[in-house]
Amino acid sequence: MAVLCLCGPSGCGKTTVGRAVARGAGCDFLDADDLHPPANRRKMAEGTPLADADRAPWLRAVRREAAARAGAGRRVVLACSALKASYRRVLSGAAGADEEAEAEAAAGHSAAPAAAQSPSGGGGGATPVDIAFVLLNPPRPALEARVRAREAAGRHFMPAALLGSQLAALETGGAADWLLVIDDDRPPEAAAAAVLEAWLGPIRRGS
Ligand SMILES: Nc1ncnc2c1ncn2[C@@H]1O[C@H](COP(=O)(O)OP(=O)(O)O)[C@@H](O)[C@H]1O
Ligand SMILES: O=C(O)[C@H](O)[C@@H](O)[C@H](O)[C@H](O)COP(=O)(O)O
Repeated sequence: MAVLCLCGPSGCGKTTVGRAVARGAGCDFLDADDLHPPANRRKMAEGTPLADADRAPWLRAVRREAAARAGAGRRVVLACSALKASYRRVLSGAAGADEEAEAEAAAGHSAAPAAAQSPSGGGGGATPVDIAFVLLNPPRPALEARVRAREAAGRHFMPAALLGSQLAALETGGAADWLLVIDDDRPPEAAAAAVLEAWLGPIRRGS
């Protein structure tokens, strides 16, 4: 898979583990948080969870960026919450154009201008992406401690109070949905090693 997406709720370690995996793989790291439009960031900072309609154009932009890099022959580690199965379908390009256009319309955007603004192109239809998903889903007390510490240190725009809504939105699906699920509280280096092995171990061993 060209793109490995680390998914999960706020504080699960997408950025920390993702950076370490990208270092180990010697590849790009893309943080979907960097592609949130200012309105989404404002909304979260004010303590309001994003709705599907807020996330739709953002997910499309994330997919276009990942697809552009993969299309240029680069491997990418992507950190993106992608809490619902439908969001993961958008990222993989499996969501139909109709489903996307509907979500765009609900968000008050049209698919065409959103695509035209993108340096990576892409239209109302989806560019398929060669992508695998990993779920980081540590126990809630660990998540709470991490997001509270991050908030207290003023290091992030996402308030700890939104964790409940993140967990409510999370669709963990079944084993077939994931290359790997890590649902314990192991240290980031151990998580990164397991992810790297699941992603590139077989390729590196030629198996
Ligand atoms: N596996 C882990 N064990 C302990 N702390 C972690 C772990 N992963 C991340 N952290 C810490 O938790 C906080 C949130 O991690 P971060 O990577 O920003 O999560 P996310 O990107 O999923 O919101 C950071 O302060 C980070 O240092
Ligand atoms: O879909 C969403 O609600 C957001 O993408 C959210 O899941 C994400 O967590 C925030 O952007 C905060 O960033 P962190 O995930 O880094 O806490």
